Amino acid sequence: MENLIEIKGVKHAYKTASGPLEVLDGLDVTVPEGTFAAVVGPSGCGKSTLTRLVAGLMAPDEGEVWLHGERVKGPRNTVGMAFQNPVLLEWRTILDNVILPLEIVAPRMPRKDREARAMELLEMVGLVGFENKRPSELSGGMRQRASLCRSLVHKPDVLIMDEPFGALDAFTREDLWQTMRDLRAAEPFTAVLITHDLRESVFLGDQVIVLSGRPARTQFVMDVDLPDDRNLDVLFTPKAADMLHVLRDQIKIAQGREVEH
Ligand SMILES: Nc1ncnc2c1ncn2[C@@H]1O[C@H](COP(=O)(O)OP(=O)(O)OP(=O)(O)O)[C@@H](O)[C@H]1O
Repeated sequence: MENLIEIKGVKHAYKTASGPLEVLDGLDVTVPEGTFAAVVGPSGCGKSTLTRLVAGLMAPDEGEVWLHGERVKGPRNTVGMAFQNPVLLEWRTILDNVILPLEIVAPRMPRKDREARAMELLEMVGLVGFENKRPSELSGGMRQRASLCRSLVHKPDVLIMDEPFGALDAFTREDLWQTMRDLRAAEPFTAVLITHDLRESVFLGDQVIVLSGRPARTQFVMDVDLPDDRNLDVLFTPKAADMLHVLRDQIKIAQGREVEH
């Protein structure tokens, strides 16, 4: 399997009024094509910075970021992004919000084909019947579903998500995990998910990458050896409990806290 994302020896510091703030110091991440990488780590360690590097929104001071065998040198439209706050445009309907990336990436695509593509995704996430509503008429969970459709409508090589489910209540979040699983099954894509939720990382990830405290390096990588078509019950199995335990200990280590057993 080809590596779709390769981050090698990345170091980065932000310039601040009080001097450089070292954020990344030895980041190594490999994401094979078609797989899902969940990234966890202490608050403020540099997880969002990692997403900006992959999206080409900034360049690292040192090290390399590769996407599909090409060195990342700037933003590219083969990357889809989703954030905690969906930022849908209120003056557009849900359908027109989802279509938006196609207007930029495929300006010559006929309107009916754009609509058909958007409706295909809206159907997968259970939003048929809401396509003519405005974003404010939808619940937070529905808006995030629409946002995921918008991120995937132009079939990006990679979907980068920065805590997309963070603002949702626990039940809605679990529904969205299953939606994400079903979207991947229907239309495989490569994904990087930043999350604070270890259960989410195990449910969705093929690998979970634990970053150390700032400046962050890759501290630990776990291969999630659970079935691809996993359902929520899998989180209650001894195997998943063991994985969550290991990850919890790794987070404590990253935070510089003691691991008690
Ligand atoms: N443009 C910037 N200029 C200066 N400092 C920045 C900039 N962006 C982020 N930082 C700082 O860099 C550090 C890492 O930020 P980043 O957002 O990557 O962390 P994070 O792990 O995503 O945080 P959280 O878990 O709280 O969402 C933080 O201390 C943040 O304040």
